[in-house]
Amino acid sequence: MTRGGLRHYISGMTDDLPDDDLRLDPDFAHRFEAQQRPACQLYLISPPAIDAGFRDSLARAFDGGPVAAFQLRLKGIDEHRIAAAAEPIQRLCAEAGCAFIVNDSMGLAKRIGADGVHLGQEDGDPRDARALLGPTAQIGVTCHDSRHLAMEAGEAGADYVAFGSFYPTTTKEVRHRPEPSILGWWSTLFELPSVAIGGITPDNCGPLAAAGADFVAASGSVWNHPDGPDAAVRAFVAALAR
Ligand SMILES: Cc1ncc(COP(=O)(O)OP(=O)(O)O)c(N)n1
Ligand SMILES: Cc1nc(C(=O)O)sc1CCOP(=O)(O)O
Ligand SMILES: [Mg+2]
Repeated sequence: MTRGGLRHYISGMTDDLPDDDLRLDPDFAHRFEAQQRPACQLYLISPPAIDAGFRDSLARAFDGGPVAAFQLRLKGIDEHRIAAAAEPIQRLCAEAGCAFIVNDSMGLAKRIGADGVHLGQEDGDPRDARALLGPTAQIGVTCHDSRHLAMEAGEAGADYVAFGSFYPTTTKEVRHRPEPSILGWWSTLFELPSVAIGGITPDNCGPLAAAGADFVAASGSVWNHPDGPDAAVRAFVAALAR
């Protein structure tokens, strides 16, 4: 994918796909995907709370290398305050060619003109998000460790499915621990991109990319990196290129 976001990634991938029968043949799909699927890329998740200096931290992260998408994930904060905080961050993402995704709220995504929204299982129906945000919006859905939820999300028109938490994380209380093989299963059968999330670092992202993740999402390992977010992004980009 270029740095244009998840939507570009999807259309770039699907242009030359064969017909549905061939797509469902796992052997063929596996060989096809091996040739066609772009390398795994980085999806940044904000810290759960930010201050006025966060825009500079994000700019520093972008200095480290290409970032496909950025999710504004602020928890327990009033939407008016999130909207106000979002503006400079959103502009920076646009300048960097990075998709700007709002967590949890399709209404907020609409209000501020975000590139898309990430919906958990309790955050609303992807069909409603599509109706509200339109055909170009990038809609992601949390699927935990569930093949069933992922197929439902695909049916509902999601642009990506997210599996996690692959590793222990202190960013969020998590109850699900998928095996990396779910990423391979998904990528073999479906063209829709997958995002792997949860405790992912430059040191442990390799097996998830190798298993078939199209994106790895990371928060703590980037914002808490001892050498700064640019060093973290640089290390992710190097690890994902291997
Ligand atoms: C890319 C991505 N994947 C999963 C999540 C988790 O969403 P959700 O289950 O709604 O939990 P919260 O993030 O809202 O606490 C995500 N945000 N992004
Ligand atoms: C927001 C989120 N969702 C998860 C899931 O499993 O759905 S894990 C997670 C936390 C991601 O942050 P970190 O990279 O610091 O672990
Ligand atoms: Mg949510």
